[in-house]
Amino acid sequence: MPKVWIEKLLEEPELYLLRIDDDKIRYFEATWDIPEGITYNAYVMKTDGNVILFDTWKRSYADEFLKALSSVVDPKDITHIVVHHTEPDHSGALPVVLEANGYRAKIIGTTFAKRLLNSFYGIMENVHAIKDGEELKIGSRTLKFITLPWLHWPDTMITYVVEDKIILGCDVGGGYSIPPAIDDSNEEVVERYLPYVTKYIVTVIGHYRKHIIQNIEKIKKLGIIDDVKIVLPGHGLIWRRNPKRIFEHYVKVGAGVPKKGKVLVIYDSMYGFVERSILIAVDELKKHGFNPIIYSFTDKDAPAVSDILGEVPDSEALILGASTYEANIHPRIRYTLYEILDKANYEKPVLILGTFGWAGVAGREIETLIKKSMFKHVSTIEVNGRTTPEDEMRIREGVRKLISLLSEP
Ligand SMILES: Cc1cc2nc3c(=O)[nH]c(=O)nc-3n(C[C@H](O)[C@H](O)[C@H](O)COP(=O)(O)O)c2cc1C
Repeated sequence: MPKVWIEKLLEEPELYLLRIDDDKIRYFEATWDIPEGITYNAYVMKTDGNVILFDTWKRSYADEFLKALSSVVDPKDITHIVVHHTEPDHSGALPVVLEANGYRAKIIGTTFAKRLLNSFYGIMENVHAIKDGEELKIGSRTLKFITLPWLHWPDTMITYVVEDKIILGCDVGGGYSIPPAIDDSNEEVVERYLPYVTKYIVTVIGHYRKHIIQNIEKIKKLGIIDDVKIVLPGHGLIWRRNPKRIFEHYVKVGAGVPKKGKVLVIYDSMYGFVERSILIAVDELKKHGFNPIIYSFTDKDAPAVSDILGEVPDSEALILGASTYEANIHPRIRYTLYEILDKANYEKPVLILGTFGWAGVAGREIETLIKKSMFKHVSTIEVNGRTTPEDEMRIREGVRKLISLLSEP
């Protein structure tokens, strides 16, 4: 049974975290391998006789949610439900909560959320669609709602509790995995968690990457990031030791700030021919002090594409190796590349190493796709079967050309 956390975060206003650790999930959005799991976080705030619920959990945990919720408040007493984002990992338990509440609570969300609540659950009554920047005084607290479209859906908004400088972000500020703590007070926990935040950002929000920077800039201009004391996301750790850090991390991933010397090497190799070219490239990289991070698809290994995507933002450059397979790119690299171009399309140099038997296609096809993307094409080196000494020279030269575009490690 997934672990449930019910934690009192503040005395005034009375504020609770309701978190469930989903260690049963394997594929987030039925796509992204997350053996590390994920948490769903909801929050309850009591202020002068009003009770505000911020988001819920996934529908499969609706019973557990109602039980956790009932331990801090009688659901009938909930006066307001804020829906930051209607994706069902946060809104799935809403129908059950509304039933227990007797449909008394006012539901607050964006105009888009209002539309989706109707499509997903047939919820139409008592829904207030906020305007961007609208403030609502509930009890002694002022809730300011700020729309952040496409971070992650068009319906997305955050709440800023003006008096206490709290941001309730839902997907904004979230990450994968099940941290062994509720907040960022332990640096080791944070260090272990941040790569899962990167993986989450790329796989979940990467398609809308430009909106990450734009939207964070928007709330920065409102002065909210400079002032914030606590960030309460819908997944993962709460930020209250260093609340700005999670936004700095989001901006870093959005901008693709590289780690010096990191080169991401991805290849398939059915019988070892591509691998020979790759090993030469890796040797040349290491000779120049670079740090290759290698993911290979072979007859023994098939890494998770979600993990590969999480490695792209802080890489300085990429090397892609692929064999020609039925006059196309090998299927594993074809899919991986498709997802990289969709979710992690950054202005980084790419060297392509293709291998073929009778008519090379993989290298050429990858080159066409790379040239249409934001990545910078460096060279395509095609090898026919075994890697000859001449091929080796071309590969080493290609790597040196790639390196010449990067800063010294
Ligand atoms: C199932 C299969 C399909 C292939 N299709 C092509 C092809 O369409 N054109 C081609 O030139 N070579 C083709 N090849 C040959 C490989 O591209 C070539 O042997 C390459 O060097 C394999 O490298 P690898 O063993 O590292 O995967 C195919 C090989 C296999 C096993």
